[in-house]
Order: sequence, then structure tokens, then C-alpha cells
Amino acid sequence: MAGRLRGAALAGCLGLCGTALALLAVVLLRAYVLRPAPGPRVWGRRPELGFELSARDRRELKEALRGAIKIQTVSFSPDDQNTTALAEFGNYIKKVFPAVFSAKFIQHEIIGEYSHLFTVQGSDPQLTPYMLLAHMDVVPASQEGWVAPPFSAEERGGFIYGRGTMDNKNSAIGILQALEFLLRKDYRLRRSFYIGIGHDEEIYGHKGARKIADLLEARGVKLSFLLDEGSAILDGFIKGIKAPVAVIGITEKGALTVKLSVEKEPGHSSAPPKETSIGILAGALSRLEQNPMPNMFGHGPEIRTLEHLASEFTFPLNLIMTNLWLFSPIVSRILQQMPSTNALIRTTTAITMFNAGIKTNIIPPSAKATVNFRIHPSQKAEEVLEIIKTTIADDRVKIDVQETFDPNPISPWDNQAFGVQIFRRTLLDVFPEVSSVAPGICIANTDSRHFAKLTDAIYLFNPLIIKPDDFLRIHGLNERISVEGYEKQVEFLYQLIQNSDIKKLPEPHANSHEL
Ligand SMILES: CCCCCCCC/C=C\CCCCCCCC(=O)N[C@@H](Cc1ccc(O)cc1)C(=O)O
Ligand SMILES: [Zn+2]
Ligand SMILES: [Zn+2]
Repeated sequence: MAGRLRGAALAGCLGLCGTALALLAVVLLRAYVLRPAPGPRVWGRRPELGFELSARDRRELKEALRGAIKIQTVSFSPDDQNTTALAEFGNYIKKVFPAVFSAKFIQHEIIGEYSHLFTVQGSDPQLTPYMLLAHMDVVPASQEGWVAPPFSAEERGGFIYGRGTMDNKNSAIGILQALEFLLRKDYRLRRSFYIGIGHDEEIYGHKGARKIADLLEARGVKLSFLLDEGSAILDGFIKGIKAPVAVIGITEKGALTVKLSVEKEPGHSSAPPKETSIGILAGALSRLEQNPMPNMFGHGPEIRTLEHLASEFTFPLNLIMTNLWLFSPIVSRILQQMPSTNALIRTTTAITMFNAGIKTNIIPPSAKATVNFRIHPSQKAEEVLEIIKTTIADDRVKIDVQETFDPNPISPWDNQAFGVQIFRRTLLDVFPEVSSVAPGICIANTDSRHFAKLTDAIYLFNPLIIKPDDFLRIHGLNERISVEGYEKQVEFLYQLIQNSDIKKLPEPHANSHEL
């Protein structure tokens, strides 16, 4: 009997100890293994004016965007733009946004013939201004393959179709629309801000955004932050994350475009040499494709993106993402499998043009190709060029560098980063379904890089929920925006302007809601 009692007591004790141990393990797991990503807190103040739209406002907002899409502001190449359309766009915004163009405290200037700079003077000159950037030019669109012609701005099933609906007339028109609505409600701005609308972003922005930046620099302007396109609220991009997450670019990749050429004696195709210019060039290109640039996972901000999103992942991915010190080799291998995530972790190589040959029976005198590299934030153009030379390893291939620039510096992402706090607050106001806001990389290039001397706080983000399918529409077929999505974009900008009017960020406190 005594033995049985001792046994029961032991079993009870073991059970208790087991429970205690299990509890301890859960606590440790929560505290150390599944710890939430560190992030600044947001304050509780709400914007003064709500975003209630009448049926008339809704119609006006939609028609303003549709009208802009119909203007064919195409950038074909650096010396081929539709300048008539660019000028028409200027007249159009004057007509559609009368409050913006008549406000006494808004100065409007045309820069580089077709770009627009608005200086919106706030009532408090002590507050450092910020800038909203967008562009009006678009890439060309084929007539075939669209459900509605690319410049028809046709509305179908709640979407407006057309070139520029996501890239980037939605921002250009959206910013002016948000300001127009605020002015009509007599909102008095406190913090000054600039609006820049470039006309040649798709061809590097040298005549538009660059000139705007030079002018502001000459005026001695410093910005508290700058917001441009380049990332979005991502839905379904990352395996293991169910909810949409806002990924705000804190840098953009660098770029290097090289022209490769091979010259060889032409001749009769009946007695060909062992290698032709085409064969030699094709070999070099194949070596570049077969030997991708090194995987740089862990050397740039991509690791911070995953750490911030760690708690959004389902089990066991949440555990893996919280412990990248251990799992980064596996994660980096997974990321390189999809083109959009591969672009986050390495300098990408894209053969974009190939020209050779003039007739079926002539040995071609020359072969040329263009290769476009997008440089990972941890590398420099010079370093990439060295790797290219070593990989090609053939002196017969001439390498001419065309456009090149290093990646942008990394913008701040912490408690003191004013812009980041404003975006968090505004996302919370307008997109309550977005559960995380993370820093990321813009895998393409934007006009914002011209503004590096005016601020170290450049952020790339379009307040639009996009799915992988939408990403393919940018520069692709059937670019479109949902009417609801565009309304939300305007609402985001409307609230962002009001939220930016705060004098100074409140001190973070323990109970405030955190994204
Ligand atoms: C966790 C991550 C998954 C990553 C998935 C990425 C999704 C990103 C979502 C939206 C990205 C939209 C990118 C729009 C910006 C494109 C801008 C652009 O096309 N630029 C051109 C031209 C250009 C402009 C300025 C320059 O100085 C150089 C080139 C480009 O070719 O980059
Ligand atoms: Zn764009
Ligand atoms: Zn574009």
C-alpha cells in the first residue's frame, strides 16, 4: 500500500514537473524562438478629416484617372517620347484639379518642359517638408492580348484597364486628387510638402525627376522623407503568409547595362570558319546565364524583411524565420527558386537584346547583345563588372558599359524614422486588414534615386494590394486597377497628408497598438 502511495506521489510529482517543464518550454519558445519582430510603435491620433465620398466624388475620382489613362504618354526610348501627349497631360491636370491650381499657397512649376513640381506651403515653417513622387509616362503597350485596348481606360468587372493604371498614373493622379479633396474641405496644411510628377521615369528620369531634384537642391531644400512607387501591399507573394503584408522599399537595387559585341570577318556561308561572331557571342551569353551572380542572402535588407514578417508565417516557417541565424542556408535556397524572390537575394542577369545577321548565306560581320544587371544592395557596379569579365573570359567579346549606378543607400527604419511612423499610422487607418509592415528592397529602379542628396529617408511604396498576377501586368498585358483599390490609394494619400502634419512623433508607450 505504502509502495503504491509512493508510486502515486512520484507519478503526481512527475506529472506536475512535466507540466511545469512544458510551461517553461512554451514561455521560452515565445520569448526567444518566436519573438515578435522589433518595430516602432504607432500613436493613437486620428486624422481630422474622414474620407467620406459622395456618389459624385466617387464618379469624379474614377473619371479623373480614366481621363489620364487615355492620354498616350508613352516613353519609347530616351530620344523618343510622345511629347504631344506629355503636354496634354499638363493641360488635363489643370482642368481636373481646379482647387490645387488656384490655391494661393501652392506654387506650380513646369520642369524640363513636361514634368511638374508643386510646392505646397504649410502654415508652420518650422516643420521639415516631405515629398511625394510619381510619374506620368508609361511604357509602350502592344495592341494584341489586352481584354480592352491599352489606352481605352475601359471599366470591366470593377477594374479600369489601361497602361499606367498601376505604373504610375494611379499615384500621379491619386496624389493630386487627395490634395484636391482636402482643399475643398478647407483643410489648412501645417507641414509643407512637394509633389513631383516626372515625365521620363521609364527612360531613367534624367530630364524630369533629375532636374526637379537639382532645382530643389539649389534652393537648399532638405526633406524629412520622400515616398515613391516601387513596392506595395503584397498578397500571396510569400509562401506561408496568408494575410496581405505591406512591404516598404528602403532601398532600390543598382543597375548595370552592358553591350556585348563580337566583330568577325564576313564571308560566304558555304565555307564557314569554325566559330562565327554569333556563336562566340552566344557562348558568352550562355556562360552569363549559366553562372548567376552570387547569392547574397543575409548581406542586405532582405533578411530584415523576413524577420519583420516572421510572426506572419504559419508553423513551422515562423520558427524558421525567427531563427535565420540557423536556417538561412535553407531559406536562401528556397528564395532563389522564384524569379521575384530570387531578385531579392542576388544581382540578376537579364539578356534583353540580341542582334546579328543580315542574310541567310552571309557569315555575319558582327553580333551584338545587351545584358541588364540589377545589382544587389550589398554589391557595387564595379564588382559586378569584374565578375562579368571573369565569367565571359573571352577577349574577342567587347564589353561596353552603358547605363550604370550603384544601389541606393538604406533608408532608416526605426522608432525615430518619421516617414516610417507616418506610413504605419496611415496603413492602420486605411488598411486594417494589413497585419504587418516590413522594410524591403525595390527590385527595379525609380525616379527617387535622383533625390539622394535631399534626404536619407527614401521609401518606395504604392498603397495598393497586389497579387503575383497583378505584378505580371506591370509593363505586361492587361495592366489594371480595381476602382475600390484606387479609392483606397487616394484615401491613403489623403490621410497621409493629414498624419504628416503632426509636429513631432509621440514617445512610444507600452500599450499603443503595434503593427
Ligand atoms: C517579399 C517579396 C517579393 C517581391 C515581389 C516584388 C513585388 C513588388 C511589387 C511591386 C513592384 C512594382 C515595381 C514598380 C517600379 C517599377 C519602376 C520601373 O519600371 N522602372 C524601370 C525604369 C527605370 C526607371 C528609373 C531608373 O533610374 C532606371 C530605370 C526599371 O527598369 O527599373
Ligand atoms: Zn513606374
Ligand atoms: Zn514602369
